[in-house]
Amino acid sequence: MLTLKDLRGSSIDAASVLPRASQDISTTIETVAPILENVRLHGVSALLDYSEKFDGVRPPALRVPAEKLREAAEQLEPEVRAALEELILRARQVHNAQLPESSEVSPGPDARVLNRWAPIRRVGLYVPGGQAVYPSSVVMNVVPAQVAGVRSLAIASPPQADFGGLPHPTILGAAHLLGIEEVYAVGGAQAVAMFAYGAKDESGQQVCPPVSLITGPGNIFVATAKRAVQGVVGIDSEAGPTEIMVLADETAPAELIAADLISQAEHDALAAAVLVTPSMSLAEAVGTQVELQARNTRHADRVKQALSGTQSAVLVVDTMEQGVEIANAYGAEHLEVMTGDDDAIVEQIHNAGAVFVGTHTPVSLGDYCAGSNHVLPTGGASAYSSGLNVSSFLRSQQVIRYGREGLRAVAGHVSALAQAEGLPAHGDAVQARFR
Ligand SMILES: NC(=O)c1ccc[n+]([C@@H]2O[C@H](COP(=O)([O-])OP(=O)(O)OC[C@H]3O[C@@H](n4cnc5c(N)ncnc54)[C@H](O)[C@@H]3O)[C@@H](O)[C@H]2O)c1
Ligand SMILES: N[C@H](CO)Cc1c[nH]c[nH+]1
Ligand SMILES: [Zn+2]
Repeated sequence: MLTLKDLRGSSIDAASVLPRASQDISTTIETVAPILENVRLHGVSALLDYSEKFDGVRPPALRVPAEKLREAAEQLEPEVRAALEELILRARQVHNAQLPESSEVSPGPDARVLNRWAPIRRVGLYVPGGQAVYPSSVVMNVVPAQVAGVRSLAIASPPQADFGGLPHPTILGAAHLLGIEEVYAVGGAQAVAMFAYGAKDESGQQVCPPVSLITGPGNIFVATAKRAVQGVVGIDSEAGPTEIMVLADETAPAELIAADLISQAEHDALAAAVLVTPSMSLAEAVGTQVELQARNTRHADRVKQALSGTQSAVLVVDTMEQGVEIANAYGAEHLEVMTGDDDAIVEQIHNAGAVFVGTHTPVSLGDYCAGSNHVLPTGGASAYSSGLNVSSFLRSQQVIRYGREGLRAVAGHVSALAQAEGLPAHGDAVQARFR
């Protein structure tokens, strides 16, 4: 099912070896653009229409009533509640350590520049709920936002036909555990549009005010919509269809690698699962294990589609150095390293959403309970963006305070640079203070 590509002896171009669905949005944007425009123009009625069309149910109301959140938390299965509580605890510990310090610098006498961090005022958090439901993504979105000090947090998640058009109850329960009161029953590109433009009902009442930043994972339609609304609002990164790359040598256990590849293929037919190894015997053993294990998975069809898609493969390379080169060129959302010398390999990795080291650190640990964040860049975006973290919800601002003597000390320099740039009024504005 996983194609084995023997790259030994060839010069390797990772991009052409592994095409990525989410890099080409030329098809999905045709679907998404009219959705964004309709929601911008028609607000709540368009949102409800799209839910009916794409999720097969018309929510009773766009905003979920507060008592539904409370009831859902009360009805959480005890073991699910305990797991969520543990995840929240660990995620808070890890994210608290990310808070940056403000600092004041005096670049000269009578001169002060304060570097301060300001939380974004209002954010929209997307929680997927199409092919699977993601209460863990509620925690991954909310915890860093709360640690950053964001005051206004809204969640959107697709309405579920089986639950009367509300988002899945575990999502509502997780939101309540975290103290979130604003949850909307809407998914896909339409939810992204609602956050970007806000949504009014037919009487002109604002049901969802617009946000300044949209974060959270989602399928190709969500990722395309996030890319399209950038500029109207900020986004975290494109956290689209899941990717796992495993970089392993002959010391690694084939059975566990196969389990990890299948675990991420389970998300989406567009998920990418890749093994890179210099060991042909490991490559073959993983191929056999994948065949065996994939038969017994609950979502066998989706897994099979993901693993046999062009985005997934087993790549056999000449050396581990070449493997590292491919891993960096690809910049996987998740990179697992299982080799005889993991620390040395990890040192050489510079592009990856997150790195999972050793045989006891599977991606699914990070998905749920490592304390790290599972909202991670896909489609090669790890080369320039980060997984969701506290700074995703902060802006760096400088507050500048110079006194008369501080300004006098640099007034001549300002005038000289202003003249050099052909902008003399800039210099005049400084000199005017000393006439
Ligand atoms: N990168 C990350 O950090 C990360 C984390 C978790 C999950 N994920 C990914 O999130 C995704 C979750 O996907 P999902 O589908 O389960 O839930 P989702 O909530 O992302 O998408 C469901 C929505 O997609 C829309 N949709 C479905 N088919 C459509 C169509 N043909 N046209 C227009 N809109 C359509 C519907 O509005 C539906 O509500 C997966 O791809 C998974 O791999 C990524
Ligand atoms: N693997 C996903 C990130 O791509 C996160 C997740 C949530 N639930 C299960 N897995
Ligand atoms: Zn996962």
